[in-house]
Amino acid sequence: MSSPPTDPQAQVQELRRQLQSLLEAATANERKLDRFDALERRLMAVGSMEELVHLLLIDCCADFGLDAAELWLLDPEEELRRALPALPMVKAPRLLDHHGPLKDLFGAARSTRLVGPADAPLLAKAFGEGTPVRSAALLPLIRQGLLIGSLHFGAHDPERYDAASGTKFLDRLAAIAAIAIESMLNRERLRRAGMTDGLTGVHNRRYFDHRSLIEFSQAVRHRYPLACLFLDIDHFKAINDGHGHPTGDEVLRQVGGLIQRSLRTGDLAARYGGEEFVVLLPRTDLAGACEVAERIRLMVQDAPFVTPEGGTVNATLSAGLAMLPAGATSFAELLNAADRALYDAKRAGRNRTVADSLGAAQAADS
Ligand SMILES: Nc1nc2c(ncn2[C@@H]2O[C@H](COP(=O)(O)OP(=O)(O)OP(=O)(O)O)[C@@H](O)[C@H]2O)c(=O)[nH]1
Repeated sequence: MSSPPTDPQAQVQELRRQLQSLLEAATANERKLDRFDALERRLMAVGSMEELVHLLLIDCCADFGLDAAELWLLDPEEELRRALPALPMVKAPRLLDHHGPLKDLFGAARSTRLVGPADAPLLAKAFGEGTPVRSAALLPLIRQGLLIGSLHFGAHDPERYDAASGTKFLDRLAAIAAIAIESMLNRERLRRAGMTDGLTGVHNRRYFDHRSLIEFSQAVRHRYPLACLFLDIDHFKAINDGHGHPTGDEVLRQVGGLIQRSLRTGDLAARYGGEEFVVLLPRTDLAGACEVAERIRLMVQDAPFVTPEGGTVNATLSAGLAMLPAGATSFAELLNAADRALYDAKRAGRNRTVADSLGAAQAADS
C-alpha cells in the first residue's frame, strides 16, 4: 500500500482522486439500482409467460451485460410442459419433474449462491457441461416457503460474481421473479380451465366453437383439406347403468386421453357433449383422416378401461367423418356431415368408421 502524500498540494489531489472514484462508484450503483428498478417494474407488468421468460433470459442478459441466463421451473404435474410448447420462445426454460436438480444447486440453504471459477462442477450443473461461464449467481425462486425453480445468471468473467459480493439486489430480484412466475402460472391455469373439459382434460365445447372457426377460415383461405371426426362411445348408457356413473366417468376420461395421445400437434380434439368427442384434422385428406379414426377406434376397442374399483370394462366407439372442401362449403355443413356419418355408423352396427358419403364420393373423384 502506498503511504499518503505529505505535500499539501498532493494531499488535495489525492483527496480529489478518492472523491472522484467514490462519485463514480455511487453513479455506477445508482445506474445499477435504476436497471434493477426498471426490471422489477417490467416483471410486475408482464402479460404472458413468453414475455416473462424473454425478460428473464434475454433482456436480463442485455441489460446487465451477462453472458448466460437459465431458468429452471419445477413442473411435476407437467402443466407447464403442456402449456409451453405452443409458445413461440427464443429460449425455453428447463422444466423439472422433481426437486433433485434444485437440491443439487442449493442443498437445504435456499439462498442466493455466488459461484466462482473454483466451483466448476456447480457451474456445469447450472449451465451445462462445457459451459464457458466462469462465475455465476444462482437465485432460488421461492413461493410460500416452497422452492418453485431457480434463475441462473452467468458471466465469462471469473470475477463478475464472487462469494464476498452482496446479494441484496439479487435476492430482491429473485423474490419478485418468483411472484411474477407464480401469478403467470395462475393466470395460465385459469385460461386453461376456461377452455378445458374438467373430466376428460381435452378442450371443451366453448373452445372448440371458437377454434373451429379459425381452422375453417384458414383451411378455406389456404386451400388445404380439413377433416372433421365425430366420435361417440357405443351403448354408453349401458356402461353407466351396468357399472355405475363413476365407471362411466372413468371410461370417458380414458377415452379422452387416448384420443388426445393419438393426434398430432395442430390437430384439435374436444368433448362435444356427454359421450361425444369431435376432432379437427387440418391438412389431412380423407385417407389420412380414416387412418386416424380407425387408429382411435381400435385403441378404444382393445383397451381394458380401469374402473375406480380397480376392475376393467371394455368399450367401443363409432366414428363419423366428413371433409372440407369435398363434403361441405361451411363449417356448420362440415359438422352436420360428420354427424350424419356418425349416425350411419351407429345404424350400421357401431364400432366402425363411416365417411360422409358425399365427401367420400367427391374425394374419391378428385
Ligand atoms: N358417466 C357419465 N355419463 C354421461 C356423461 N354425460 C352423458 N352421460 C350419459 O351418456 C349416456 C348416453 O346415452 P345415449 O345417448 O342413449 O347413447 P348410448 O347409450 O351411448 O348409445 P349409442 O350412442 O346409440 O351407442 C346417457 O346415459 C348420459 O347420461 C358424463 O359426463 N358421465
